[in-house]
Amino acid sequence: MKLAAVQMVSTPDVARNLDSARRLIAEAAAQGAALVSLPEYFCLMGRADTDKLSIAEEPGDLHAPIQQMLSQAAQEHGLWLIAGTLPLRTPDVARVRNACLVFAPDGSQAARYDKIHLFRFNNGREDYDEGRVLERGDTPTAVQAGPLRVGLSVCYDLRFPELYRAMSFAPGAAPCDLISVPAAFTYTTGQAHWELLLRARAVENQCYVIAAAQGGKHENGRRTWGHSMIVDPWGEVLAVLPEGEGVVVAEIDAARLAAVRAQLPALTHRVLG
Ligand SMILES: O=C(O)CCC(=O)C(=O)O
Repeated sequence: MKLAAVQMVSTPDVARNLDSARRLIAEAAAQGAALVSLPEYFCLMGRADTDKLSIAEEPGDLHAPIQQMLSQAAQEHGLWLIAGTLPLRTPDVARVRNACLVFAPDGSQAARYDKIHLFRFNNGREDYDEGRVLERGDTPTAVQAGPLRVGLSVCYDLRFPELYRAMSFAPGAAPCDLISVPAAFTYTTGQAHWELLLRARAVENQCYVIAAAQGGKHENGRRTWGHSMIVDPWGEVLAVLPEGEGVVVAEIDAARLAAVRAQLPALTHRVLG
């Protein structure tokens, strides 16, 4: 099964971003991808944090412009679509959920995961605090996408290994075959930690990782790290795109996954959780 991670340099213009996403999904489909991931905030990298509030959609509204585009694209190309993130309304009008929706090849919504860990960073030059406009989610979520069990996470979640353990080892759960990490990592923190963390999550969970990122200079002055990548269960980077818009594609090999887990059965050696 082929996977594709879409890299974008999203703008404050939602319509323009939706056009780019549509085009890049089509490009991934043309390369044979059966599962495609968009990056975090694919639909908007606004000028102010509060821009997210004005474009937030009602959960489950397939006629709202962003969700409609996603559902149609999944259906048109007959693929699984991990839709990066989009802002969804909550009862608190001053905040939104940063939600990752998954669409099935028939265009239906198959899963929703709301980002649990909200990013905060201040090194004296850059200042981020997602808690200003986001309400955090509270439910680790995995979805069955065809033959793959896919664990859902978003950006800063990548720094919290217990989230991935919860997806795979909660009562009744099964180990994920693939972990998805749509992101908009900052240039500064991405340069230092992005690849290291993605490969660590792949190795410790013995699964594939797909990480679709924002990558470039945005109109709000923010610079994102990019380096969208697909990593295999041995921690090897199969495909990477350093910067700019585009698509990275790699094949998931079920035999490779089984071989890594059989040769080094670390997942069955857990003692503490
Ligand atoms: O964890 C990081 O370094 C970056 C996280 C981030 O940019 C985000 O969660 O939006």
